[in-house]
Amino acid sequence: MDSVDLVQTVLSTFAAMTMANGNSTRDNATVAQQNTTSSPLSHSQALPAVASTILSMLLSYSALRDWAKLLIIGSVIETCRRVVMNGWQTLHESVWISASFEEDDSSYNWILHWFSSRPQWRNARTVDVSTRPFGLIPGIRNITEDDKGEKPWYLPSLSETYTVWYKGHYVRLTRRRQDEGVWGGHREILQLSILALRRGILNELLTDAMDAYKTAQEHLISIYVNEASGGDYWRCSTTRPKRPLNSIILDPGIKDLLLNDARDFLNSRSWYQARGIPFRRGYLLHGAPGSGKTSMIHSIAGELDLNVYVISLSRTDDSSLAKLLGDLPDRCIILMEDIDAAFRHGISRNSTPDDKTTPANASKGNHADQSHDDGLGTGIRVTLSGLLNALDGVAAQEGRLLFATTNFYGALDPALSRPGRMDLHVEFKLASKYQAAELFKCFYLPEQNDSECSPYTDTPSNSEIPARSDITDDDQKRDPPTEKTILLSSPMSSDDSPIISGTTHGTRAPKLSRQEITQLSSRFAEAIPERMCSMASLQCYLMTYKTRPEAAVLEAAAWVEAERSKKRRATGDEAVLRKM
Ligand SMILES: Nc1ncnc2c1ncn2[C@@H]1O[C@H](COP(=O)(O)OP(=O)(O)OP(=O)(O)O)[C@@H](O)[C@H]1O
Repeated sequence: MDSVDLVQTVLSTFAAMTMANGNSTRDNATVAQQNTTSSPLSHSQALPAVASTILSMLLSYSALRDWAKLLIIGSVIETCRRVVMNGWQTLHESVWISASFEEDDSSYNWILHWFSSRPQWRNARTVDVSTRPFGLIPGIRNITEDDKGEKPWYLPSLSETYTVWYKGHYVRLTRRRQDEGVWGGHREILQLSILALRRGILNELLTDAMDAYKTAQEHLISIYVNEASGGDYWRCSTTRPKRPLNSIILDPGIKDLLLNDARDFLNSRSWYQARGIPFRRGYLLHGAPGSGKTSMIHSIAGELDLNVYVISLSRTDDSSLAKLLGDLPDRCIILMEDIDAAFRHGISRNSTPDDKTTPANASKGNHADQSHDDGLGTGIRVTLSGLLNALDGVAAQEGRLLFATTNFYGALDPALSRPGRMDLHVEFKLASKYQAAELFKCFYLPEQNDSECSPYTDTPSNSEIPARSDITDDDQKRDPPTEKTILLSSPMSSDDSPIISGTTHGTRAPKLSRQEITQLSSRFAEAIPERMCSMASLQCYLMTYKTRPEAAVLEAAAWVEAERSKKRRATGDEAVLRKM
């Protein structure tokens, strides 16, 4: 059939259909009669006839016949493909158990840490190398046991799928990077697949991984920081050894007050719930720089087995802050350092007494500064109200301990420091004589379980503590700088840029008994005026005498004098600045 025939056939068929339709509008009886005689097609017969005509016409057109065949074959193939895919998917799901772990979640660390202990990983031939700190994950394998400088770490490569065995099951692990859409960031994901019929194997693996991680972390705390790139989330920036509480030296009672309060709070969830009080507690540690506020917080974290989440307000804004605080784990410490600086334009640690940054002046300017609570000029996008809402809004996590530190107590907005937000305010003062003596002992007494490396013995020495004039000679005899001498700055020299020879850790110190050290510590405390210098500066001073306790005592008075004149000079400079 050529195309002309085809057109004619279509036209005649169309005419027949039109006739059939037109007839239906006439009077039924007449039409029925007429139709019986004049048209071979009744209305009901016309349509199938037309359809079959069209169909036979189409099928007689060879190209269309081929298309129809292709269509049918394609549909069959696609249907088969889908059936096979669904079958494969079902089979896959019934034999593979899959789980993924996001970088900002603790479980990511558990799995990476667990994976690092697999023997198959040790022989992996494709790895990524990084010097970035991975918290506890450095267990992932370092190439050197040496503790010096930057360490390169091996990590599972982003382009590789690793296979390991776990309890007789084949396990695949892939570390991949997921783009965070229009914001341009990315986030790492660990994809774990276990070949197993029993679903419980995933629970077992997770429990093992978590336990192994926690055991490894027993003597460590993890420090998390908020990340702004690729969405706001917490990233484990480092892990560090727990700081023993006895290495923090405060006046009697302060450590116990803080630790007992925090411990009591953590054990009182039901008490809070029964009374409808939000299960949150805030601590404000204020006082002199270098008096041990941050160290105390880390130490409490270690004692209570809590991780520390450090909020950097410059890296977030109101809505992200609320999300970050909502994302916190159930039990943790949130740390906001120098909280006064966050909401005050131009505040700095080096401010002069004339600006609003000193305690006295800051309190005066407190309300005026509210206009700066948008952080203008400080790079901080969090507003004071945003912070307050995030701290105790509905989305805020329960069970957390908030620690805020400030050097300028008076500069804080009362709304921020009011009970309910900061329940316990503790002042950290400059060093007392008691603290000076204890710090001295802490420096020179032998460590409890470290008799081998300890430079001292507890066995009573026959030698009396040398008289003041004898100490220098004796000291020099006992304490020759046996290893390389390093240069440390010290206020002891007479010129303006003092330099003193210190000694390295490797140097052996003189053997003094506990009693001798105690006596030296009393003499040291006598030389240090009450509340004149910070514990940090005392620590810095003693560091230059780490193996020379007698010299530290002897030269303390001169050091104090040098510190005084430094302060006087600083005050003089400030006075000059004020006049300008
Ligand atoms: N009370 C203390 N006991 C033991 N060490 C202390 C004490 N105070 C300060 N130090 C030592 O001084 C250094 C600084 O301490 P830390 O950072 O805790 O002080 P801070 O009060 O938080 O200071 P800032 O207010 O400037 O942040 C640390 O190395 C710490 O070991």
